[in-house]
Parts: sequence; C-alpha cells; structure tokens
Amino acid sequence: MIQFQNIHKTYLVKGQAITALHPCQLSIPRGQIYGLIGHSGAGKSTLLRLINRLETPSGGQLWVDGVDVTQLDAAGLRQFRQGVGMIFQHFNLLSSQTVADNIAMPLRLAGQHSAKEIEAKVAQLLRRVGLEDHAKKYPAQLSGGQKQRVGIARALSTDPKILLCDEATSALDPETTQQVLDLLLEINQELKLTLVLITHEMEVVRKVADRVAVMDKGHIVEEGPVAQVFLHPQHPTTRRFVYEAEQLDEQALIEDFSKVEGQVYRLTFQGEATYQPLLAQIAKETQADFTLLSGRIDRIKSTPYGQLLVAFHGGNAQQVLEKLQQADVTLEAMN
Ligand SMILES: Nc1ncnc2c1ncn2[C@@H]1O[C@H](COP(=O)(O)OP(=O)(O)OP(=O)(O)O)[C@@H](O)[C@H]1O
Repeated sequence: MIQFQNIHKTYLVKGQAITALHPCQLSIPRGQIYGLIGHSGAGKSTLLRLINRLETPSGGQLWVDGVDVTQLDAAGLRQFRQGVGMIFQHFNLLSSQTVADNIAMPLRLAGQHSAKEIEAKVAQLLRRVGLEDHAKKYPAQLSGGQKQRVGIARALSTDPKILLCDEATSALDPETTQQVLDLLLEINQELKLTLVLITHEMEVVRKVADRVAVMDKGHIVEEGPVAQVFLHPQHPTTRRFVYEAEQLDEQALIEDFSKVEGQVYRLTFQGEATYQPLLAQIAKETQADFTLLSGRIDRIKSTPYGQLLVAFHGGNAQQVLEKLQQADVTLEAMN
C-alpha cells in the first residue's frame, strides 16, 4: 500500500515558487494497477517521482508498506529504491551496452550478486519479456517496443514490489502499445506487483488500470475505480477526457437534446446487461418510443459496458425507468 498524506511539492525557479503538487491524499492499494491521468503540466511526473524519492517532497508524509519514505536516510533510501522499479517513455537505455548488460546494470550496481547469479537472472528476465534472441544486440538494433521490453526487464531485475511507469507507451504505435500493456498486465498478475502508471491517454487507463486518479493543475480532482470514474465522470476535467476519448462534442450533444422529443437519459450497462436486447423489449412492453443520440460498447479492463444517450417519449415513462433500473442499468437525466 502506498499512501500520500498531505504530500506537496513546490519548485523554486529563479526565485519564483511553482507548486507542481498541492497537498494531496492518495491511497494506492497493493497489487493493483493504478492510473494517474492528466494533461501536460498537471503534476503527474512530480507525483510519480515522489514515490521513489527522485523528487523530495516540500512537506507531508509518504508511507509505503508502513514505512514513511520521507524519513529514510541515504542508506535506507538506497535499500528502499531496490524495491521500486521504473520505466520511461524514452526507455533510457545505455546505447553503448548490450541488451543483457542494460538489464544487468541495476544488479551490478547493487553489488550483492555473483556474475553467475546475474547471468541467470538476466536470462530469466529475457525470457519473461520475450527477448531471448536479442541478448547481444545493442539498443539501436531494436524496435521501440523491444526497447521498452528491455526497460521493463531492467526495472524487474531487483525483484521490485512496485513498478512506476512514466508514459511507458506514449512513444509507441497502437499495436506495440497493446503488446506492452499486455506484458504489464501479465507482470501485475503473475508477480503481484503494484503498478503506478502515468499517462495522458485514457485508453491506456481503460485497458489496464483498476483505479485511476485524475489530475489537474497540481490537484487530484477525481479518484476511484476506473469504471466509476470514466462511466460517471463528475469533474469537468474528467468529463473532457471522456468526451475527447469518445470523440464526442459535448456542445453539439447538448444542442441535439433540444431537437428531440422527450427526456434524454444516459444509460450505462455493465457486465452481461450490455448484451441484452433490453431497449427493444422495454419499448414493446411500455409502448414508449425512443431516439438514440449516441452509443458505445467497449470494455474497461475485462468488463464489458455499454453507454447510450437515449430520448424517451410517449408510453408509460415511469414504467420505462423502473424496468431499466430493475435491469441494473444506471440512469442519468441529461436535460
Ligand atoms: N524540476 C522542475 N523544476 C521546476 N519546475 C518543474 C520541475 N518539474 C516540473 N516542474 C513544473 O511543475 C509542474 C508540473 O509538472 P509535471 O512534469 O509534474 O507535470 P506532468 O503532468 O507530468 O506534465 P507532462 O505530461 O508534461 O510531463 C509544471 O508546471 C512544470 O513546469
């Protein structure tokens, strides 16, 4: 468990104070994949880098499995950092070293393992990330996705409990992004690691994260399980992310509401209800008509969901709402 208690961070730039992170409370449960999403400058990197103390907080406490990391001395911090791996957007590999040497580097720096142990560990990590045949290559000979696999193997070399991912897929194409996200999911499930990943892409959070915090101007403006936050966004920043990702024009939608007859609702279906022909059934049973304004069926991690904007008119309106609620559909009135 990672817990932020009133942690904040202000940088001094040419005598001017820039608050990158206002005092925040945050709990990241052990073993989960936790997404931090926000636009550029929101404070994501600062928050992430506070976890392994690459940044020193200006105040507050940071607890990791019961230890206040802000109080560690140099030796304690060195030890603590062995338990926290990190991967980067631009991979940060040493270009003059082979793949195997890049992966071995943290173990060599720790100075606690024999050459034979390091060799065996590197071979095991190469297998885990699917790069057995690339041990002797140099980073320049690899694709972006392969470079990130090396980065992941290197981050896992000290058997960390926490893996910090700083825009780990932002430099990759969509197909490679999916492969790297699949690898991160596998690592989370098999090694029971806690993953904290920062991104400005909602799709990344949607595909892999269990919980998400939305950041804006150094504040955490919304936090919770991914389905809750993205299917029922409360804060304008979260709503903007959702609308951008779904390529919806919020203003145009509101204009559409005035053109249709009846009351407009957003219906959210989750799990099996997503695949039921519910609307047609209810229309038949209640004699109500409905107009579809927009719709989407997708998945959050492995859970299917559907969201529809629907205007109901005519028939027995009360009965329509009751039947939808009975079917566990979440209803939000939009006009
Ligand atoms: N080392 C630093 N010195 C001074 N100011 C900094 C430093 N690092 C970050 N900042 C400032 O703190 C604020 C938050 O930056 P941060 O990098 O944490 O945001 P971010 O959400 O990760 O953005 P991006 O996605 O662009 O990296 C910004 O105003 C940034 O300019």
